[in-house]
Amino acid sequence: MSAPDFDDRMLSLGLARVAEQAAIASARLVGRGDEKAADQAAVNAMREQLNRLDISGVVVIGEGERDEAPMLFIGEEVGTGKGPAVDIALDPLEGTTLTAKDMPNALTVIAMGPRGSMLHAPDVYMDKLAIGPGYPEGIVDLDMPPATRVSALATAKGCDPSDITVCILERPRHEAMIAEVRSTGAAIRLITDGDVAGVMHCAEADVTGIDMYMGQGGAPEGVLAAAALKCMGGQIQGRLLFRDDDEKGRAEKAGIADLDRIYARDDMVAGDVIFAATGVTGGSLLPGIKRDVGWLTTETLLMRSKTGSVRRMRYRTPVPQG
Ligand SMILES: O=P(O)(O)OC[C@H]1O[C@](O)(COP(=O)(O)O)[C@@H](O)[C@@H]1O
Ligand SMILES: [Mn+2]
Repeated sequence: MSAPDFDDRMLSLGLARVAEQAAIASARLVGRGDEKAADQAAVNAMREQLNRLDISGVVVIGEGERDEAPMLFIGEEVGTGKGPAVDIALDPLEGTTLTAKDMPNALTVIAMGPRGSMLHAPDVYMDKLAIGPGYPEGIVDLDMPPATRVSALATAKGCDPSDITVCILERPRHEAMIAEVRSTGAAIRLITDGDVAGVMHCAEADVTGIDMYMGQGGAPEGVLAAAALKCMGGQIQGRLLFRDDDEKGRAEKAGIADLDRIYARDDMVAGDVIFAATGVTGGSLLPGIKRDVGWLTTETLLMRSKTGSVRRMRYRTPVPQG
């Protein structure tokens, strides 16, 4: 008997539970100053839940290479093995530092698609540029200087550059970019971590106030953000960045031939995917985990690119014992 097809509708609720349980597991570690413990709790929970799903899953975006990551490493097989062949991209806790410090926008994130649907990005940096839905394809481009990106978006939006807000990770490597964007009159929302949320913010500009995301962050987070925008609408471009030969070697091992290529959203996520993210700390897209005596409440964003459907699921459960 051949393996069943990727039934995104049926699998999506299972995926939401995976994101939900990872958040529940990290709940007691929010604001406790221990990033590693928070991350480990989310990893363990995500793996346990994934292994309950009737899928033949392979982790293509995960916690790192097998020798460095004990669990959910790239290439690890997950699921019962009884279902469709799927690729999984995950970041069990996107914003470990945000969680440890109880700062906004920490999420548990996971995406799933048929085998071969997602770019096998190595764990290197990626230069990213994203905007929300409703603009013609390619109106902004990674090859444009930052100021030109702002003016191009302002023209397309029919506003002044000073009406644009750009989200950027606050890092010394972005100082020149920040200065150039400021020179256009645009506002910048600086974030300390969490660029998956940063990119997703562009897709709900009316709620978040962010029109564009740019800058260098993790390549795995770039693919996850592309999966989110494939569901929400919006454009993202990414180019892998290599600091040394070891990183280039990792890309070659992952099957990447052209190291300078600019990937558009659908180059990173070629097939239809489902995407789930649960809020760990409160943010502009999702509320964080709420603790009540004996109870926890989470909210999960669950999306399918095939239909463009977006669900927000509230889950209330007794605090797990032990
Ligand atoms: O901190 P760096 O090295 O600039 O890396 C940026 C990356 O780290 C993060 O801020 C946090 O990621 P993790 O919490 O998963 O480690 C990402 O959102 C971002 O892509
Ligand atoms: Mn991350």
